Amino acid sequence: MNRARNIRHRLTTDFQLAILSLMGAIALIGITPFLFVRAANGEWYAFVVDLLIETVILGCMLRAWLTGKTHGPSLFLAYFIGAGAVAAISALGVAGQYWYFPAVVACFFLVHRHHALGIALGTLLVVLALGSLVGDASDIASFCVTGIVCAFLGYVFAFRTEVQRQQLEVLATKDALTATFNRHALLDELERARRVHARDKVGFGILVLDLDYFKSINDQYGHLAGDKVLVELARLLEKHIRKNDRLFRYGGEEFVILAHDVDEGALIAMADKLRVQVETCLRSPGGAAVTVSIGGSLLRPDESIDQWFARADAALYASKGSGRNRVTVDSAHY
Ligand SMILES: Nc1nc2c(ncn2[C@@H]2O[C@H](COP(=O)(O)OP(=O)(O)OP(=O)(O)O)[C@@H](O)[C@H]2O)c(=O)[nH]1
Repeated sequence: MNRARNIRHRLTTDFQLAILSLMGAIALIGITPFLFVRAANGEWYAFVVDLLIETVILGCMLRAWLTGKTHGPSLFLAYFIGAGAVAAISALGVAGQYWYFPAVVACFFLVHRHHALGIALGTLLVVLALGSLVGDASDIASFCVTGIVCAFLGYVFAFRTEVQRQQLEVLATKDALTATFNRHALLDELERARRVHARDKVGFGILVLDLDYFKSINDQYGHLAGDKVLVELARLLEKHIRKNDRLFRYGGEEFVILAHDVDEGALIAMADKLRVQVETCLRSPGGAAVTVSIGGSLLRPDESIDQWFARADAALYASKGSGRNRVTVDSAHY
């Protein structure tokens, strides 16, 4: 049951693995019947070519599943498919020429568009140079033109898909108001920090920051003025954190900073510097100082990210409870 769920999870979260698996399924279903036909007809050269193609595709798929790495198998398979198209055209003539088009499409699914275009045009040049294309001059010219159009359309489609993927990634990880990373991105980064901490013993800390009496700014000056204060807070925090640290908007008027390579003293110093910056620089629309309460915690080796975050959250509430405009880092009060 768990294994089935794990397979489904890997297929839905790893696009490249899903493509390699699809190729494997197509090879199994699409090529196996031909093996029997070739064997029955005694077409041993075509039999060996088909068997080789099927074995390599299934091998690449298996390697990706077993190692969890898809880049190498995908690249290898794309070049192999290019070479396979050359072999099919040389061996089968017109029937082989039809395979050029799905081969081009498969390459754009498997590898970066530059690589795929190179393989598509390279394959075409090789079969032209070998004189493998069948037909009169007009047939060969038609094949070349349709092949180039197919490769060009594949390139444009891959480019559009890449741009859309990047836009979706921004939408999925950035907060629309402040353009800082959002809560979804935070969970990923905390998990990554925990892995790096376990492997390299690097110290990680989180600071949870919550504006004080922010509701009164909204009530007095309106929601849009409140939004402006949030954006100014985000810019101020971004300006004063180190390059390797990350700022996230957790929700509402609550922000989180993930600090990289810190101990307790450094985390406290960082939090208090930010507290002072906010108190000194951030103003409500009426000109009054806006302050922030901060809670922090350092990642412990044996805890989950929920436990780590809960300790910082409890520290934040201790800061709020002790009068606001305060820093509390887990057990250490400042
Ligand atoms: N302008 C604006 N306000 C927001 C946004 N998200 C949450 N809020 C407001 O933030 C306020 C949070 O109020 P409270 O939780 O009472 O916190 P507070 O007034 O800062 O009080 P303390 O945290 O206890 O100091 C509420 O008025 C929310 O409506 C947002 O995106 N924009």
